[in-house]
Amino acid sequence: MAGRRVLVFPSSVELGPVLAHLVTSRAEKAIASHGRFSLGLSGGSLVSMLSKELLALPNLDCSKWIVGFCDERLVPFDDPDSTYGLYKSHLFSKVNIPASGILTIDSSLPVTDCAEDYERKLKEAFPGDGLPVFDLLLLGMGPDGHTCSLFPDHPLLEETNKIVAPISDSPKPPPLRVTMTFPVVNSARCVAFVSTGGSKAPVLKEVLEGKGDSLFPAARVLPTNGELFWLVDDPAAASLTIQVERLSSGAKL
Ligand SMILES: O=C(O)[C@H](O)[C@@H](O)[C@H](O)[C@H](O)COP(=O)(O)O
Repeated sequence: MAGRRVLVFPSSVELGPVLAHLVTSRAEKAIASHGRFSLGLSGGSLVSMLSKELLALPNLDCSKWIVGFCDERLVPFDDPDSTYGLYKSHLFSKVNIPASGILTIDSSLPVTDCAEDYERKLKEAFPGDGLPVFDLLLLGMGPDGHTCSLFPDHPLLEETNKIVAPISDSPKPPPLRVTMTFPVVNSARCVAFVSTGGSKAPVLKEVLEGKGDSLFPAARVLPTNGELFWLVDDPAAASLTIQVERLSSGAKL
């Protein structure tokens, strides 16, 4: 791993512009090196924060972006629970990501078929023998320490064969979902967690300061060769005793 950086902002107001800068700087770097930028998205509060910050940028050009989902809820796209549906209305409808560059699940399929179909789409989008290597994955963390749809104590934490796995017993509704597995997550060139609010403070301390073998899925995100950022606000970081970087909105990553 290229090293973990824990970045603490006074609030999400200062964090947001730095998240947008991380996205555009990694996009610029990826396009210069291999002609396109692959971005994996997560749901939760990230949807509105990321959309707002990206749309505030002058001259945002997403014509060479390819976007996938770190996990997705198996519901129709017009269901308020659909992560794709939310991004469509908040972001995709307002920027120039080519339609062919947005990798979505087929929500009409049963969950196992849906995961296989999505895995096939990822393999097609990332040709070659190895795992898909995303330029940037944006992740959230639940108060139970889950990330993607990888939940504490769930057998999927040990999945090493599949790129995308089905889950039909998600402890957080809706129960049917598909999720990237750890091997894909940890192959990314850069992974950034965004976690804000005081409800995250206890689990954030466990995840960042816990000793080895943590049971928390978010603690298992350790990109093999990539960068790892934690972008958090003061309330989420309130219990941390490790050394952190205190930043404000003008920071460049
Ligand atoms: O599919 C889901 O249920 C959500 O996407 C979920 O996994 C979310 O990413 C985390 O709970 C963090 O959410 P917040 O950043 O909103 O706290």
